Amino acid sequence: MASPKKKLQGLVAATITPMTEHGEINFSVIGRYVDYLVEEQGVKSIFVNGTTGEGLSLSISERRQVAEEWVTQGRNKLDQVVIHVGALSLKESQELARHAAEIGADGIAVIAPFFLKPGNKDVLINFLKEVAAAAPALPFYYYHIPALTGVKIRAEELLDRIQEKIPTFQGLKFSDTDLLDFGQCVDQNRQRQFALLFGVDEQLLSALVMGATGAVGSTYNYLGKKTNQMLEAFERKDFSSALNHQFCIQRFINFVFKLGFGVSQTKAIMTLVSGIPMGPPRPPLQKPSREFMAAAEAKLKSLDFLSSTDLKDGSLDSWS
Ligand SMILES: CC(=O)N[C@@H]([C@@H](O)[C@H](O)[C@H](O)CO)[C@@H](O)CC(=O)C(=O)O
Repeated sequence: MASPKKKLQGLVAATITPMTEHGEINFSVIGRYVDYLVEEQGVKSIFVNGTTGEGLSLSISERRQVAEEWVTQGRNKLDQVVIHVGALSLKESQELARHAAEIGADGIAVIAPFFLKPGNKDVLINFLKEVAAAAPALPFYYYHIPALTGVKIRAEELLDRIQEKIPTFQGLKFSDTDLLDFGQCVDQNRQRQFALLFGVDEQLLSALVMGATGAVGSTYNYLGKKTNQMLEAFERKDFSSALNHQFCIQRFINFVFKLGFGVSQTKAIMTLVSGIPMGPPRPPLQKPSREFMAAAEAKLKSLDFLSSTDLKDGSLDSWS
């Protein structure tokens, strides 16, 4: 049984996997990245090797090394390091789960297998249960992201008496816009024993109203400070300020959505804002264009998410 330790809450950055220009993992910047998250963005928990971390584009050996580096660099600095260990192969997923336990991660998360898919909730739960059993001392989170996995089983169905089947089950990362489904997860969780983490950054305020206990997302890498201001306003019931913060975040996300936004763009924006080189994405993803970068940079500046003095080696001048 997982120790009933600290609950995963607040903002959790879905970390990027930094790469060199040759597409190898750039472990050398992870220590600096941890400091940046904690000191500049006020974000103290991370979700490693997920969508933003290109976890499913990495080899198993790379995933193990990345997980290890984050745990090592985050020691005594981060509150929680959760490792995504989902894979198409149950055996690989179990191997990664065991490894996460060995290196001292704080939790594991798993997405639904997305090629040969589970046909119903019981089949999905059985798969998750087998992975969770490989790390019986680690809190387990289900990573619900139906738009990417194509597995449309509703999260609220899955939650129903799940701890009877997966004793280490500790919560959900809900990356979907279906607030009816999310609301029903909260409604079923009246004892508040689970962490219900929302994963659509541009809609977080609505999910907070609905009862989200925290959030996992890509934009907390570089908009963590702003989003924390929204959380603080929400906590003190200053809904008007909270809404202003959310609208400001939406203005940026809506702007980049129109230009085409995904993991590649996240890597580039983070490079720009933090000054830490995140490198290119792994194929088939492609580096965003110079035009995208110029437009994103101007927007970040106009919304006060970036000042000219912030631009270090992330500057557009070094963009090729
Ligand atoms: C589809 C996707 O990548 N969603 C992001 C969001 O943070 C997303 O980038 C943001 O809401 C902007 O749309 C996260 O839910 C993904 C995530 O947390 C992860 O990388 O594991």
